[in-house]
Amino acid sequence: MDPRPSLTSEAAWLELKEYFKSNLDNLKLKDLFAKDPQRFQKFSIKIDTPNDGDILVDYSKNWADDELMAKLFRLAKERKLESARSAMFAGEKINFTEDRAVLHVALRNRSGKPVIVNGKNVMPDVDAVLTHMKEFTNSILSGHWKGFSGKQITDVVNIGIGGSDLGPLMVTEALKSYNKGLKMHFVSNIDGTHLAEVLMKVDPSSVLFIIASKTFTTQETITNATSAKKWFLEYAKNPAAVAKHFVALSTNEVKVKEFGIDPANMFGFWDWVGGRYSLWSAIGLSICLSLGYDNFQQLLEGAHFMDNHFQTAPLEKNIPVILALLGVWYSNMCGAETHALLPYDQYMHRFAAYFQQGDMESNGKYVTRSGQVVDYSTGPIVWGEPGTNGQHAFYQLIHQGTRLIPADFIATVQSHNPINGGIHHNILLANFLAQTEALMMGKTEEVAKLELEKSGMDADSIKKILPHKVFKGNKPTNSIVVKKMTPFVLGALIAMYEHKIFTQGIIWDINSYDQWGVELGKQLAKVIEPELNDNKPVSTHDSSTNGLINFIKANR
Ligand SMILES: O=P(O)(O)OC[C@H]1O[C@@](O)(CO)[C@@H](O)[C@@H]1O
Repeated sequence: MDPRPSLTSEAAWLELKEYFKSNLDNLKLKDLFAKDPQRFQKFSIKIDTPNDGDILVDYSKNWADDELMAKLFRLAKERKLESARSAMFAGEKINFTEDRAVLHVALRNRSGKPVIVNGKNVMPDVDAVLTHMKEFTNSILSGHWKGFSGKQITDVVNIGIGGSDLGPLMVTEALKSYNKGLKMHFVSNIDGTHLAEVLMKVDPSSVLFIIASKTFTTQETITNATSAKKWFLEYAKNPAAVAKHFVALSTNEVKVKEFGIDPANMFGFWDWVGGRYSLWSAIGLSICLSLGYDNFQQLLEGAHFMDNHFQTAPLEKNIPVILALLGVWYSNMCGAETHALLPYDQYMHRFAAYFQQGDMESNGKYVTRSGQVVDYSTGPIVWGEPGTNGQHAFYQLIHQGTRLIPADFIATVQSHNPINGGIHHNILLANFLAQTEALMMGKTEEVAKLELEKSGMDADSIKKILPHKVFKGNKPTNSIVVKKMTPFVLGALIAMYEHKIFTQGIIWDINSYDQWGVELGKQLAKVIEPELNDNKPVSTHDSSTNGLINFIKANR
């Protein structure tokens, strides 16, 4: 992609800065709604899916008017977003520090069109892996695949970390209603507790271990996999039994073989699939085993549906682009440091965690594509918990704290568990709706005072408590509502955020697809690890690290 001028020298950026200074007071949410009864209609987008209902994105509760949106769209154009988008979909090596294309979109490409990488159409390979995943999944779910003692598989343990764990875990949890019967377990942490707790729950004769690692060199994963294999062989005894209970998901066949997994039990993928964008690839095998292949295919279809929307919708009606630009507005002009993802759906309890890696490992960068240190903020801190739990944990800060916290509220019209006549879902939705209204409207001193007087509180007590009962309001939120969290819809939502992250990376002119920042800690851990093998005091580090190491040594 051609080099860009510094973001802060762009005309649209300067206009936005000026607009912030001179117009922010005119962007009070209550005033914006009072001025335009059609505001919801103008600042929301509804896209209709083929079989899964509408996806509604209501961005009307944002500090934005037509003029601001026009400036944001101008910024996107000045940053050449559309040509950058074409470059990604065309397989250009936009991940230039690793000389790789970025083609997670190819993994869910249902168009029948070729995708060329290094002069070769990759789709036949993509389809071959999908066929292998389908056949394997059907063999396991049908009971045809037997373990070393002749039992069928009852439990699956996915051993992986980061993108080799978070996506499969989040999706299998979010779509638990579609589970076909296998018990799913996920081990990621090197902390022995993680593997030990799972091994207590599974039977070596009916467990399948999936070793998920793009590089097949990640220390946590290989250590966990080695310990799992050791545990397994204590029961199975015969090394030939490994072939029935271990499969590998990786780009690295040499390392897979070295570990002792038959390449016939390997599901491959490619270096143009980023770890945090890999759930659509062989890394999604645990998703297939949990939901069945047809539902995994629906997940791919949903993502492809959103890919088409992102590629074809005009910027002004493009959901990922709008979410991205509003995020730039809050991060770069309004001073927001974080972005909250608040799904009102207990099954989505790992959704924010997934996008902690997805967003923060992509856009947590401080050097531009041309190697300059940025003079503006880049990726936000992404966080969140399901509603209504968050309301009893951190909403105090969102409502009455001192920080600007843009938040995406996500809800489904229909629950997978409409228990007790649907009363639970009604209460959940009422809270979902009330929270964004409350964040926008706040509560004035007059209203709070009236309420306190009506409660019979005496004047002195009211005087004391009144300031604490006022809500400033004017807190911006997006509301995303879908008919039901189906595999298709979830796939579309994940892709929506992937393209939001892409768009912000282009605006900030950073490489969203490498992750050199994770290397230094690993490097230094390799130095310290052997120092922990004896009790001799160390003095080779700073006094804090020496002190900590020696305390640990002295207290073993
Ligand atoms: O899939 P693998 O190669 O084992 O990498 C696991 C994770 O480790 C990283 O931190 C990179 O080292 C993430 O980017 C990645 O998803």
